[in-house]
Amino acid sequence: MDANPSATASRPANEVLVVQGLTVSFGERTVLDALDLTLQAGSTTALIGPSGAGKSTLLSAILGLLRADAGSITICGEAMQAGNSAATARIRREHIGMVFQDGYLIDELTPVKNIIVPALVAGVPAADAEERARAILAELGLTVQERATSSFSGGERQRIAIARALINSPQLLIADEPTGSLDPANRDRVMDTLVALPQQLGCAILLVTHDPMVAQRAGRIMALTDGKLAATVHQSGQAAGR
Ligand SMILES: Nc1ncnc2c1ncn2[C@@H]1O[C@H](COP(=O)(O)OP(=O)(O)OP(=O)(O)O)[C@@H](O)[C@H]1O
Repeated sequence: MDANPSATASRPANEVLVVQGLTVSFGERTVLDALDLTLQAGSTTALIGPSGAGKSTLLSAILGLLRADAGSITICGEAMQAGNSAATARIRREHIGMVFQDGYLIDELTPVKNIIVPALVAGVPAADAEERARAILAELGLTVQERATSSFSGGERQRIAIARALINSPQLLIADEPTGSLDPANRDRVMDTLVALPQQLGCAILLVTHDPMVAQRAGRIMALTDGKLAATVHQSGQAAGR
């Protein structure tokens, strides 16, 4: 017998997201056209493209919120099926963290109470979740007092939103215009925090942005046009790679 059991392993351990042949059409219009994308652990990828190119459509498909016409999405070795099934919800909960433009924090709660919400949903005891929330805030360099989240600055709030996205230790962090509502100083601070995470935590980041300054901070930039992704070239002249 020369069969090597390890050769049957289903995926390279460092592949967090594998999108293959993803096709999504709305009526006559094919928005995603046999699109491929692979994200490795420890990487940051910026997704750019003109308005209407299909960036949100791609994120929705990755999150299992939209049924594709063809293709497959695999997250940490698990097939993501669109729909409201318990399996889809579990994959999302266990593997994915989301950061949105406006944070979607609950103003009246303290940062720690905001951050622990996804952990409580996942069944983590409140005391354990709070301890972890404080540890993440410390890792992100944010000292927070026990006051309402509404009293924090935009940049601080966005870092609180990042902490909330990290509470369940996701392997895939999706950030949809995370700096869209921030001034340049806060934008840079939030990006400092985000781009450090793949090295600190081993996760992969997929970052959707219209801001070239933000995209430049990623290890690679993928442009979505005509339903396909293509690597663009960093200002330094280095190819961003696939
Ligand atoms: N449910 C839907 N039904 C019909 N058309 C849709 C639907 N969802 C999206 N579209 C269309 O698909 C195209 C891609 O939309 P999408 O929101 O993915 O673009 P985007 O790149 O995220 O744009 P933006 O940068 O403006 O957010 C657009 O033309 C949009 O109108």
